[in-house]
Amino acid sequence: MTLRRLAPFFARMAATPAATWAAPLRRLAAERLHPERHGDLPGWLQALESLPRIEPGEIQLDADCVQVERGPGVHGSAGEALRSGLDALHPWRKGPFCLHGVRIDAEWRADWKWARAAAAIAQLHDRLVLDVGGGNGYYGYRALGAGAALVLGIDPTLRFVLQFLAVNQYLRQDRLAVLPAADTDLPLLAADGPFDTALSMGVLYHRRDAAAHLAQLYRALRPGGELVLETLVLPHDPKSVLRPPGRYARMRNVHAIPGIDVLRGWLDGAGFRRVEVADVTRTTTDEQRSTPWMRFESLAQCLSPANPQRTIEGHPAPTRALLTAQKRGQCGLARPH
Ligand SMILES: Nc1ncnc2c1ncn2[C@@H]1O[C@H](C[S@+](CC[C@H]([NH3+])C(=O)[O-])CC(=O)[O-])[C@@H](O)[C@H]1O
Repeated sequence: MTLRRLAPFFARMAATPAATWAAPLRRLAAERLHPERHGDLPGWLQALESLPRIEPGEIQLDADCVQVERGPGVHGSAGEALRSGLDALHPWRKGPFCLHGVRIDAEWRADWKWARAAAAIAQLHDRLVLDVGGGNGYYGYRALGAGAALVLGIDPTLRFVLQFLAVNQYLRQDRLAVLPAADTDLPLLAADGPFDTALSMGVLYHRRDAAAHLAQLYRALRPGGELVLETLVLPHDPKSVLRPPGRYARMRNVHAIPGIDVLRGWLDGAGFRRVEVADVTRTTTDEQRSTPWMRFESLAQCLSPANPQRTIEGHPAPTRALLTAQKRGQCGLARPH
């Protein structure tokens, strides 16, 4: 049932240079979306199936709130079913989405990150894009809105895959999927991969082996393809690396936060060239916060009450850098002016 929703995407993918990836990813999706795979999966699948069928409306993927609306709006029991079905997939980390009158105001203003990225990255028109750790697909929709030909999102967190399937019931894109896979599940390629652009945003610090993550991304790209890397950095200490001994901003799985020079060195070491730092932004409690769609604690509760420049553990508060880099070989991609 669930896999049927992904069939149009796999058909599209089969007609791209990433065709050979389709069969292994389809098998993986079938395995991982099996209801016995995860204790919460049957409930999430039920929430997905409970979503009301609503006639297609006008879709806007290039808006900050990725949206679909029907003229008169959706009211009454369908509106209620929509809201409660989506709420059953709480917490919503990335958004906003505006679906038939329901605004999913997610924990993160992902539109802000997208605006920073879009200003820096090469034109996406007709590009084949890989979004590693793509969450519920918010950036994938924005990439389609910017003209991408097809976006393969992967994320090992099943709840986010289910969120994608839910929003896509209304946004109806068959050139985007978020599949249940990690970076380490990508085919180990002997030769160059097919992707023009690879996004890795908010993932590198979660990886124990940063070099292996960058090597995977390098392999997935075609010669001359572009990496868009967004990760936590040390803002005032370009040549150091923080390896938090315990938690970082209450997160258990933050392995390394490099200074900018160190990060550049990692990218050089992976073979990338033309490494550029496009943006460095301190994460604010306006960008990442609790909302009715993410009712747990958020950034404000992870900062030191005495000094918000520090995390609750005393580390530098989260600052994120966005870098672009190019795989060697052939010409690059056109950049915005
Ligand atoms: N090995 C892995 N391979 C792929 N994904 C992974 C892995 N491990 C964790 N993830 C996934 O990486 C994402 C990290 S969030 C960034 C989301 C989006 N990109 C963003 O830029 O907002 C962090 C943040 O909130 O910034 C989660 O969806 C994990 O499931």
